[in-house]
Amino acid sequence: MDFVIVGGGAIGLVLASKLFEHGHNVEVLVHSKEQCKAIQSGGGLTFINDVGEEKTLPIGVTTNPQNLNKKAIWILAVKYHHLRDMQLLFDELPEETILLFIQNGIKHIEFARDLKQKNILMGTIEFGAEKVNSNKVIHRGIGIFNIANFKGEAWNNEECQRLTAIDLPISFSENYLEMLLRKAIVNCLINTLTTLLGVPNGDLIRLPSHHRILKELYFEIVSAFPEQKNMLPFSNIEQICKNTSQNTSSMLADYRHGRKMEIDTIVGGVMELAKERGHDLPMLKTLYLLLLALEGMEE
Ligand SMILES: NC(=O)C1=CN([C@@H]2O[C@H](COP(=O)(O)OP(=O)(O)OC[C@H]3O[C@@H](n4cnc5c(N)ncnc54)[C@H](OP(=O)(O)O)[C@@H]3O)[C@@H](O)[C@H]2O)C=CC1
Ligand SMILES: CC(C)(CO)C(=O)C(=O)O
Repeated sequence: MDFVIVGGGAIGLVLASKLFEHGHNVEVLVHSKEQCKAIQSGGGLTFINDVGEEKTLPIGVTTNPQNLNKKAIWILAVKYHHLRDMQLLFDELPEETILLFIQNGIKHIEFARDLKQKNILMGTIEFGAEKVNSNKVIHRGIGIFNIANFKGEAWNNEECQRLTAIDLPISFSENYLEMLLRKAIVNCLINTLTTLLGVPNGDLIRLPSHHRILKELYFEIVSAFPEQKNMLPFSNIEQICKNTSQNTSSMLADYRHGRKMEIDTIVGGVMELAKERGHDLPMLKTLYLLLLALEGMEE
């Protein structure tokens, strides 16, 4: 099966490496000519797997979408706020191209709904990834890759299911909204606290003071979403922190690099859904305001 990965960031480069290692044809569409050159001139992408083994993989990379296979599955591995600038790319792709969005948060739902493509999948990723530089990435910890049909039924297609033939635990979800909300809650807990406390994910369970905040915040959020309690017991949050203990969350990585953080689609999105149910989530709101203040100080 052919895959196009849009975005040569942390997750895009790990997914490209995993797919390439398992014999799929993979090409990565990157933003900058510098990144393209760095990967090509170094003989490929340097991938450090979750047990620390390093390999250089000769993965194809381009800055020109015209060169890419429109019949491949296109995995959108950019941040939510990058999607707006990519409208032309989606307009120029045929209606038949299968898209897979893997963003954290929930606001990309609206964006994807308006696209002309008829087969769209949503995914959530529970492993970590860290980009060392433009041609080197580290896979940090094993975690589930959940996939759900969003528009059309692409997942029922045999070709698509070949995605499962990689050594990542892939699971199919019947309900994309429940799946995205579940992951957005995970990120409201892990990404906000790791960013504000400046710690790797594992410290949220290692340090009793941090663990206490994690737990109190968890119970506040699930009070608004009681149906999530079974799908997402507190032990799942602890397990994700454990599996990705060395990872710098994507929000903390953004903060440290002076990039825009996904505050609105993750925290704003969950707060809006809670508000519709009459819940104010004061603790989460405080973290939201603190994150906006942090981001504002960078500008
Ligand atoms: N990192 C993690 O551990 C996890 C991340 N996620 C989610 O995955 C998504 C991606 O995150 P992550 O990989 O960390 O993000 P990164 O910021 O590392 O990567 C995003 C990439 O998108 C590229 N990009 C931006 N605009 C375009 C464009 N128009 N065309 C091509 N490429 C473009 C950027 O390029 P450039 O830098 O050159 O502008 C950058 O390389 C996010 O929604 C995140 O929430 C989910 C689970 C774990
Ligand atoms: C799974 C987790 C928490 C890994 O850090 C993540 O989704 C992120 O960093 O955005």
